[in-house]
Amino acid sequence: MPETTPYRRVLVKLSGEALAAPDGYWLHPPMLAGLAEDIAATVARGVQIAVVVGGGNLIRGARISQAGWIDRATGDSLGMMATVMNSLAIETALNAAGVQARTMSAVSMPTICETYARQPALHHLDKGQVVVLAGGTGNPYFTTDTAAVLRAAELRCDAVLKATQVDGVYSADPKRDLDAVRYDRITHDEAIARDLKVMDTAAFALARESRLTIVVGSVHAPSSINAILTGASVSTRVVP
Ligand SMILES: Nc1ncnc2c1ncn2[C@@H]1O[C@H](COP(=O)(O)OP(=O)(O)O)[C@@H](O)[C@H]1O
Ligand SMILES: O=c1ccn([C@@H]2O[C@H](COP(=O)(O)OP(=O)(O)O)[C@@H](O)[C@H]2O)c(=O)[nH]1
Repeated sequence: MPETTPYRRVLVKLSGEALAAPDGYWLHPPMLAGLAEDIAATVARGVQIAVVVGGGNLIRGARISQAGWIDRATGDSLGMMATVMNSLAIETALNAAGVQARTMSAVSMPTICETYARQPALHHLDKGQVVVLAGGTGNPYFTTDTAAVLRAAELRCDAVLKATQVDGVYSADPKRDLDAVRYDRITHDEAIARDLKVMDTAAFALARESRLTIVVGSVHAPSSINAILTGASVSTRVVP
């Protein structure tokens, strides 16, 4: 594996589903430990890491509100709280892997974790601590993909790494279209114009405005975060 990465500070976006066990239980400790060791190895190479994790292994507001018994904004509040649960699990696994981590939530929960603020977050990152950003944007009707791009822009990250189920951005959803082809590189404009669904349009649009690179790669390969950032694993770079 190449030893270097062009990135100095990266925001890693993990989906909630990446933490789930094969039997559907919300957490799979071996998966958590593997991700934590992967992030710890990346930090050991001098890369500053912020993490945004989703809540899709527990609750997605849009989905539960479809049933009619709960409104969308309340469902989204539950979803944001789910991201706090996942964040505390990641923080715990990172600390066990020997890297100092702290959760900062956009939804204020002062007895549980720090509340997100930009300057303290930058300070933690500069000290080499991993900052786990919980609670999404703190607002309903958004996703953690958008939260990831927002935080990456304000924390001056060099890139967002979306570690997901597929190894890049394809011409169509590769799970549905076997003829879909993977791009090595694509622009934000092209991703939006072709309506490529690997991230929501709000996230791509904010990345375009902030001129922020998004790297999409698979979370399933061993040491996937390190491998994607060093170029040892395939990925797609979404660039200005
Ligand atoms: N053009 C595309 N390229 C790659 N993946 C796509 C594309 N269109 C849809 N997808 C789907 O998007 C999924 C990733 O988005 P999402 O489910 O929101 O990720 P996550 O849960 O990791 O945040 C992939 O698993 C893939 O099936
Ligand atoms: O800024 C945000 C981020 C997330 N959410 C809620 O939290 C859920 C979990 O996040 P997401 O769906 O992005 O998780 P992932 O698919 O990445 O696991 C979302 O469905 C929303 O209900 C929200 O309301 N605002």
